[in-house]
Amino acid sequence: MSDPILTLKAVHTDIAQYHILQGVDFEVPRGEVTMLLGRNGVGKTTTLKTIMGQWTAKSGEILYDGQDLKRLPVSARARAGIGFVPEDMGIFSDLTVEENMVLGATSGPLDPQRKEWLLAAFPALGTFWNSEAGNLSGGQKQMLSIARAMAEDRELYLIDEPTKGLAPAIIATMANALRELKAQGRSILLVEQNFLVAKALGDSAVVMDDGRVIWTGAMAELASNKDLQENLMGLSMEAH
Ligand SMILES: Nc1ncnc2c1ncn2[C@@H]1O[C@H](COP(=O)(O)OP(=O)(O)OP(=O)(O)O)[C@@H](O)[C@H]1O
Repeated sequence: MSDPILTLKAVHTDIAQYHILQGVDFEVPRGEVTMLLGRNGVGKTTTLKTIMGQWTAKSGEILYDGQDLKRLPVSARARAGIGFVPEDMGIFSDLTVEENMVLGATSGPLDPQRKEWLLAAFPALGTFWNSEAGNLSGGQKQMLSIARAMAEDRELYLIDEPTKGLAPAIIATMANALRELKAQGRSILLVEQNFLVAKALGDSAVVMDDGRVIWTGAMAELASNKDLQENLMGLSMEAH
């Protein structure tokens, strides 16, 4: 694979006394959508948080665009061009939708063209632009969380289960926005349990089990092979 945007080599992370990531290796090809898959509790969220520096890797390498991310403090990792959408969304309930969005644009005011694109992708955010984010529905908060990570153009987006608990129409809106990001040449590492979304968006897949990567390959190969899905994840993906 030539010139990946992100490379993890033998990454180990402890949480308290637990050895959670036990040598994680994979690459995220530039301009593609890479699905990070696996059963509950295998270390997907911990992997994203380790890349962002919210957990500290105790050994291994995390190379972003050729530079060693482990040398950068957490705030600098975002400024280096990585957008992160955490599973818990990280919305500020007392701030308005606009104020939350402005916080996502770390290098200055929200670019008007960017705002126009985001409001076209997520129209509900325009409707509630001046409302407190705490009043949004669960699905709207998820849209805000994603839109905030996109408030600025980033090279790489790490997104943790964006469609969890969402109604089908909102899932389609979310999937379209991610497809547009990819069309703009951006790279995405996506944790996603929804089979249809994973199949529709993923170029490649990385499957984890017990703190390690147990399979990497084309998403289409995994999506078409139920035996492989059962071997890797214990269930075929339709059953998730
Ligand atoms: N703050 C924490 N303290 C202790 N253990 C934790 C903490 N966060 C995660 N873990 C443990 O680390 C392991 C990996 O968790 P992680 O959230 O990375 O899994 P996951 O693959 O993202 O799971 P899911 O699909 O359920 O979100 C789990 O066993 C979890 O219990």
